[in-house]
Amino acid sequence: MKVRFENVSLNYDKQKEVLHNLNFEIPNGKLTCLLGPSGCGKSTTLNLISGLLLPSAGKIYFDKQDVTKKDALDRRVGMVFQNYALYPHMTVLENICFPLKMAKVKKKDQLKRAQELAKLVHISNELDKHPGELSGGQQQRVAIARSLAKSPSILLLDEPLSNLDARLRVEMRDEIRKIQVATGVTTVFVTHDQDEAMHIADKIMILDTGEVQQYTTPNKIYDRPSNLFVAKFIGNPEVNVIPLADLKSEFASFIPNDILKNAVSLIVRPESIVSADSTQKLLPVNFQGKLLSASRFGKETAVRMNFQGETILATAILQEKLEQKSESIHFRLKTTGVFLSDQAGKIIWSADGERIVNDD
Ligand SMILES: Nc1ncnc2c1ncn2[C@@H]1O[C@H](COP(=O)(O)OP(=O)(O)OP(=O)(O)O)[C@@H](O)[C@H]1O
Repeated sequence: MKVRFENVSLNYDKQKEVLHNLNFEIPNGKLTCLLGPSGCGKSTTLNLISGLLLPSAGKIYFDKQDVTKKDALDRRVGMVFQNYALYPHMTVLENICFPLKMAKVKKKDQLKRAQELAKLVHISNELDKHPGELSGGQQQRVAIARSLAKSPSILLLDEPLSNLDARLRVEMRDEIRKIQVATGVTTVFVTHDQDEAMHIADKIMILDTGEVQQYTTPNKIYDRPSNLFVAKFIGNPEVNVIPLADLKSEFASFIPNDILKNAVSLIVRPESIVSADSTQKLLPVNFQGKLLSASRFGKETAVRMNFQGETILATAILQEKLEQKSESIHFRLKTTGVFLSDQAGKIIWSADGERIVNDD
């Protein structure tokens, strides 16, 4: 089932609008992540899809059907929340069967469907237990099975992994992806964790202050962020942002003048700064910085240097260059992960030569 928002806005109390004129389409059968900082409007958007909230303006479509005024029950969505929301006095089997029981499905068919789903989410051995006897990850599996019981048109997950420890998060993240692929159910997954979104999503919608900042595949978001907010939000460690004013002449030989005259900041991913004699594909400019510190973390060395009065971070400068104990570091930039932004923060040039896109 495709979901389409057409000029959708929402204000909770008729004063403060928290979502502003959203227009987007969520593709059928794919997993889409809504990603952004706390308070950006992720859960509000999800609740508009579910029908728990109705928009203040605009229309919402499921395929061609206008569902704007339909309530949550009519929309046939499955929901999974951060806190699992299982019924503690019911067994796992009873929890999974509950939506089917409410829909007056025959007992025999309820059991058959619950067993199928328990197998899908790997919880078949726990059917007689109560939620309190299960780990967080197991409880979330039960919640997913229950949400799938009535074959929902869309599955909505609101920060489903937030209560799990780091290891289990990764395991359950991969599990959710497998379940989504196996069922083919259109899924919308809310998270504030960029790593989670990058690993699990077919498409990521980045929201900030109630507006879509970029909406495309994880790789495009990383390789070609559309603005400074997205460039800073995605990627760890964060991009370096360097004022361009004193560097323009160095870039003049290979960047068109009409772009350069509007460019204000040079944005560089830490892994795109390499030693000057690197044999990788590089931009035709040489730079020099003053070494501030270098710390090794396993396979990576974090080099901090002063460049143009800014402290910048580089993670791909070879360790042996640093052992020369020289204060100055000669470096160059790769042709990936380097961008220019204008006064408004819009990215207007990408070193990989590809056009900056806002959508597929
Ligand atoms: N019931 C409500 N009444 C009034 N304002 C609300 C209500 N729920 C959310 N808001 C406001 O709407 C904005 C968006 O909230 P929302 O919960 O959608 O953000 P979020 O991105 O999901 O955040 P988080 O990651 O912290 O859950 C915030 O400014 C929030 O304070």
